[in-house]
This record gives sequence, C-alpha cells and structure tokens, in this order.
Amino acid sequence: MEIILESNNLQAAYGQSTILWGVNFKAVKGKITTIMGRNGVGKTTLLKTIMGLVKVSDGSIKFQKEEIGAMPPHKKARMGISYVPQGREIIPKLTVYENLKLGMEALGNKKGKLPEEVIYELFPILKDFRKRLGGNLSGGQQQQLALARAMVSNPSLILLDEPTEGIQPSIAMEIAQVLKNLAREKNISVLLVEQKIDFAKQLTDYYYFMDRGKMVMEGGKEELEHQEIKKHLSV
Ligand SMILES: Nc1ncnc2c1ncn2[C@@H]1O[C@H](COP(=O)(O)OP(=O)(O)OP(=O)(O)O)[C@@H](O)[C@H]1O
Repeated sequence: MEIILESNNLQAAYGQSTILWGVNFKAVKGKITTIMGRNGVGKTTLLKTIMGLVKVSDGSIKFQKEEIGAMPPHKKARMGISYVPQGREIIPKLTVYENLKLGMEALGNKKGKLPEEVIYELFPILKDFRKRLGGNLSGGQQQQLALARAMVSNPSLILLDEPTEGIQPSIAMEIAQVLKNLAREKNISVLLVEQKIDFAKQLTDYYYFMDRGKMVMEGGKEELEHQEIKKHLSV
C-alpha cells in the first residue's frame, strides 16, 4: 500500500480565525479516500490548503513523500495534483472546449495540446457538446466538464469537493462510476469531500470524519453506515 498524500498536524487559518486545528490523514495510491463532515467543519479549507490556495500555518503535507506545504498551486498542478472546487467553477460564456483548455492554463501551459481523445473517452457527452456554452449544460454535465478539466493535466491525485451538489441521484451514480474507473483502471487517487452517505458508500475505499478542524473518526467503507456517523451528519 503506497501512501500518495499525507498530512500531519496540519493547521491553517483565515487571518486570526484558525480553521484546521491539526489534521492527520493518509490517502492511499489508486484509492478513493472520502472526507465526511457537516457544513463548516473545514473540509473545503482542507482541500484548498492541500492545493496551496490557503496557507499552511503549521504541520506538514507530503505528496509522494515530498513536503509540499509551502508550494504554490501551479507547481502542485505540475506535480500531478488537480483540484475540482465546490460549485465546479465552469465559465458559462466559454464553450466546453474552451473550458477544457483552462485546465492547460492551470499548468502554466497555455499552448499545450489538449488530450482530447483521453477526455472524450472518459466523458463522451463532452465530445458532442464541444461547442456548446458551459452555461447551457445541466448540473451533471457541468460536473463532468469540471472533472474532465481536472483530467487535462494527467493528474495522479484529484481533490474533489462535493461533486453531487445540485445533481440528481441517477447522474451522481454515473459520476461515482467514472471516479471508480479512474481509480481502478488508471490508478488515480481521489480525495473526495462529500456529505451524502448514499453517494459516498458507492465509491469510498476509506473514510475520515471531520469535526471542527480535525479528523475524529476513520475506517473502511463498511463502517460508513455507522449510527455514529449518521447521527453526526444529521445533527
Ligand atoms: N475565505 C474565508 N475567510 C474567512 N473564513 C472563512 C473563509 N472561507 C471559509 N471560512 C470559514 O471557515 C470555516 C470552515 O469552512 P469550510 O468551507 O472549510 O467548511 P466545509 O466543511 O467545507 O463546509 P461546507 O460543506 O459548507 O463547504 C467556516 O466557519 C467558514 O465560515
């Protein structure tokens, strides 16, 4: 079992307001690691801190055994980390193709060639909709586009924030299937932030439960249905 990402005593703050109070977790290569927890406990902040969008105030983050805590986002992107933010951040007035091209820019590689074949094999609908405006896609299609854009940089790790938000359950299940394929067939690791147990249990290999800026529980996917977790999420 190879650890691809690991944090130890990770702390981060917005100004004077500390949000991460010493986060410890490990993500295994080629597996889907899910971070669950209620609104406002710091899940999004954790992903942003890993990506370098929020500064580390203490502790460490290691990616493939290398300390990355102080690196800027574009450097992490080049190392193979990709981030799909909550709300997807599709540019509505750009076409699907142009939105995909933005994935190249995150790499600092505006002129590079888009790996279209790879992308369209994973997400066939995007091929048909190549010239359609991002803003005219459904929520589920936008989520596919956001994931596809993250794949443009050929990542080994994808940080994915609440992909099911505003998406109908049947489409969410299709996205779960795509993510499982990425992990099983392409050995891509996924760090998923998710609040919906029904979705999480479809694809999670190992979970962490976060509360007030720390991990408070962890375990295999069979434990996801624990009364304890259900209780925590429904409070
Ligand atoms: N830019 C910011 N400046 C100051 N405080 C912030 C900022 N962004 C988030 N916070 C605060 O940090 C805390 C953690 O937010 P975060 O978004 O990480 O939680 P979350 O667990 O991802 O919740 P959600 O599921 O609602 O996204 C919240 O109290 C939030 O109000």
